[in-house]
Amino acid sequence: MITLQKYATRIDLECSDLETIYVKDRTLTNECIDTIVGFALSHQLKHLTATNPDPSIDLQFSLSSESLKHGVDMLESIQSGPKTSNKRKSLKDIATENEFEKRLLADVIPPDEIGVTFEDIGALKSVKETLKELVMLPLQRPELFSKGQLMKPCKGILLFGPPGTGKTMLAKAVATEAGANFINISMSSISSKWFGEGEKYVKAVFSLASKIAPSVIFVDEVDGMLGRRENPGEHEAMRKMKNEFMVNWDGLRTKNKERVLVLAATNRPFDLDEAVIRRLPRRLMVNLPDASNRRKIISVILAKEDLADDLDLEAIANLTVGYSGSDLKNLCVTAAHLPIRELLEKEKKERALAEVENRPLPQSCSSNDVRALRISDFKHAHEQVCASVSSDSTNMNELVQWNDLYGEGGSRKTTTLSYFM
Ligand SMILES: Nc1ncnc2c1ncn2[C@@H]1O[C@H](COP(=O)(O)OP(=O)(O)OP(=O)(O)O)[C@@H](O)[C@H]1O
Repeated sequence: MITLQKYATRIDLECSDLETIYVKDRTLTNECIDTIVGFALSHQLKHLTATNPDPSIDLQFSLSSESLKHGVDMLESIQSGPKTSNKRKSLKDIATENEFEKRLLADVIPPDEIGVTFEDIGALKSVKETLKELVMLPLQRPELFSKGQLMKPCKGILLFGPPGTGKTMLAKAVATEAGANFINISMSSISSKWFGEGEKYVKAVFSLASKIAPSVIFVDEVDGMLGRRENPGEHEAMRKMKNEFMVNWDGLRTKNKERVLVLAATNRPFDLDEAVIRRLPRRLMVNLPDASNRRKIISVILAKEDLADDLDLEAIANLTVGYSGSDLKNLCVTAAHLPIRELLEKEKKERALAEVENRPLPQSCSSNDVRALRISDFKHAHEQVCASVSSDSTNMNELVQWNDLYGEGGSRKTTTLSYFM
């Protein structure tokens, strides 16, 4: 409860109120308290402005128990998610006559099978926080956004940045944590599995997503699918597919209750059609990590590995300037091979010696015999795995410029409000 004191300097908050309201045996992290107080404040402000036509007159108020209770309810509804709100249908229960939906259904990943949570993603703190704030509540409590025309949940978020920085992981974590089904679509899957049927496929993606809501439609390499319309030589079928996508996407905005979110990712946001950019009002840059963030990512990647006591993660972080999360993963995998290779070589030598000396062959080693990872393994791996993106490449410069224009805080950003578009 002591952490609540930080608010006491800014607002007159009765800490004891919260203690009596909140279920005591639950852990109250700083994040939970922020959520409670945030919702309580907006609840109270709404009440205050309703009763006081000029809110600038008196903004000195203490948070009422009622507002705090509202904050706690909101936190609990976010934490309990769809279990207490609308129950998610099991994918097996989805009845569909549509041949395309049936084919698609096989590729849908239910939230409990996605296997990625925000905890699995190192660093990217602010992107994770923004995503939580933007996505969780609208997907889980759409009824709160159904009143009036202004409060519509955000229906499109763009994750952009260099390759291998965790965009796909973030999209999966969003779906997992919001208890949403995950539908992954990309131009490559359309070309290989749905060739010539793009338009019908897109239509089925949206109709199925609505049936199995809450759902996240993840459009990987969105520039390939929804790139600039004026592309010379663009195939007629491609143009029709894009139009179908836009029409169905717009349909989501009018049917807010269906809890469908389009999450798009690209390394080339500057190739996107303006109409697509407009439909993605929140655009989050997922950049290459700096040294301290590389350390965080390495620590997540190595969380379940056997490490030497003196292994210095900071030293690895300093060794890997310009590495993406994916490069760091490759480095760690390569490093983890070295103790196994070492063991196999030792085994081979012992067997050869036993044969020469006409002794019975020694038993094969087990995983228990594999030694812990040392800094030398990472130094060796570093010689084999290098950064896949150059931080001063043209693409990187273009990404930074695009972020300045269209990203969060950019001069051509279409909205500043968090949940809404
Ligand atoms: N922040 C991170 N924390 C932990 N692992 C990461 C992180 N970023 C990337 N990785 C590792 O890199 C792999 C590739 O990441 P991911 O596919 O999410 O990147 P991406 O940005 O979508 O790449 P691309 O633009 O090439 O599609 C992940 O499976 C994971 O192993």
